[in-house]
Amino acid sequence: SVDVKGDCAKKLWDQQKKGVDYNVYSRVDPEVKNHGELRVGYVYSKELIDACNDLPRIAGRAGVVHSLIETLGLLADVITISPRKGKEEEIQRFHSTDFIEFLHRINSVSDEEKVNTEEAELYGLSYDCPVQEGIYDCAALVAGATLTAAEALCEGICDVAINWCGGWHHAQRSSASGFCYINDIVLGILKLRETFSRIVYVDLDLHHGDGVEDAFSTTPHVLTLSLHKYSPGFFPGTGAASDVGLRRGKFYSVNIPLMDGIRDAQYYAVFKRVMSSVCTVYQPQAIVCQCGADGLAGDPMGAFNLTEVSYSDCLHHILDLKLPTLVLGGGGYSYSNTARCWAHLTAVAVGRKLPQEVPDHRYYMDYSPDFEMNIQAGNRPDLNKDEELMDICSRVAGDSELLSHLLKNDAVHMVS
Ligand SMILES: O=C(CCc1ccccc1NC(=O)c1cccc(C(F)(F)F)c1)NO
Ligand SMILES: [Zn+2]
Repeated sequence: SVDVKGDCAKKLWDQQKKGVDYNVYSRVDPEVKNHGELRVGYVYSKELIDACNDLPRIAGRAGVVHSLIETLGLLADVITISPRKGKEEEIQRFHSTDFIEFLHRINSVSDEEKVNTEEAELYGLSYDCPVQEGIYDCAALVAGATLTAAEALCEGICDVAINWCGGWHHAQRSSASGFCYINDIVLGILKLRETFSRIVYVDLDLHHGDGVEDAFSTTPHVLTLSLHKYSPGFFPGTGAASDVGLRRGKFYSVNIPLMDGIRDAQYYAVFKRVMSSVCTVYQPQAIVCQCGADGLAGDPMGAFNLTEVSYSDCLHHILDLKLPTLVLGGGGYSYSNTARCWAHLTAVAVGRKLPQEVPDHRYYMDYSPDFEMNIQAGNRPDLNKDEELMDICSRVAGDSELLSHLLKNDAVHMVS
């Protein structure tokens, strides 16, 4: 296929209009909103994909995602960056020594029986987070990939850095949770904090980004914003609208609890309203966005009714801020829908238009019966009420007023 770059897009497009058709999978349509030629770093290696392919519960997903992105020709528009492994002392910047030591120990155990159970329970290893051979090695690779992406942003190598193998937002300082073992997001944000003083973390996953919020709940230097399903008994159970952060971090944790069935238009309207007021007041210097795809229609989680459209609109909105942006994966249990969504988000970042049809490739059959690149919104009943959502938004906007009051009086904290 023709190696299409932004600059020759116009010529190619004109030729295509004249009927000269190149064998390109995706047409570069100048009308597609292009973020002025953002430099997009894409962190991956065969080793990273192979390691993530062995993760419990999402076995094989990393390969499906990367293969679709590669087949669509998107690697021609990114700067591919090979990840390093996270070093132990880096991982200790967040996680406790005893927890890391425990992960090391179970890393080499082959059969679970040898692991003493109450210790495993203490560290969150249970059904949700099975003891898995090589789990430390894999989690350290994933953390290293997110650190590599964050470093690329700090060094100005790229404007956007993507790691679809990252985004493990539940891991706590001394325990695994929601089968997240090492919190690569917290480590990535700590790396960005070496360069930036005010960072906004956005969590689009179906589940509340509790591990990241907890890590930064008492500091104003990281503002966490999470939109998630919030209902009795639904994991992790935190993230109520009243959860606004603690002490010096009060009002710097923002939570938007949602009900089942929410659809693209409403979801993006809420996101845009909250993100706009937060960013106007807080004036972030960098953005981290966790794009967990388990909110998509057709996900086995069976909760929200989103498609790639609302995820793309949210990322467009974030990229329009023209700030260094770290883009990460997360949940997503329909592999084909997760791959469709993250391929669209990669295309948004590089300003490419994607074809209607999934191109033929190794995992083509996973996309049956439609073999289309778009995700169909389901028709699950939407339990969200417009007035309730607008009420939450105005309350957050109200808190933003409070936040602006704090910022004025708290100049010491917000030294740029
Ligand atoms: O997606 C998550 C974690 C979901 C989780 C939390 C706690 C305990 C178990 C899980 N994972 C699942 O429920 C799960 C994992 C893989 C596949 C599925 C499926 F049933 F939806 F397919 C469900 N966080 O963003
Ligand atoms: Zn999730």
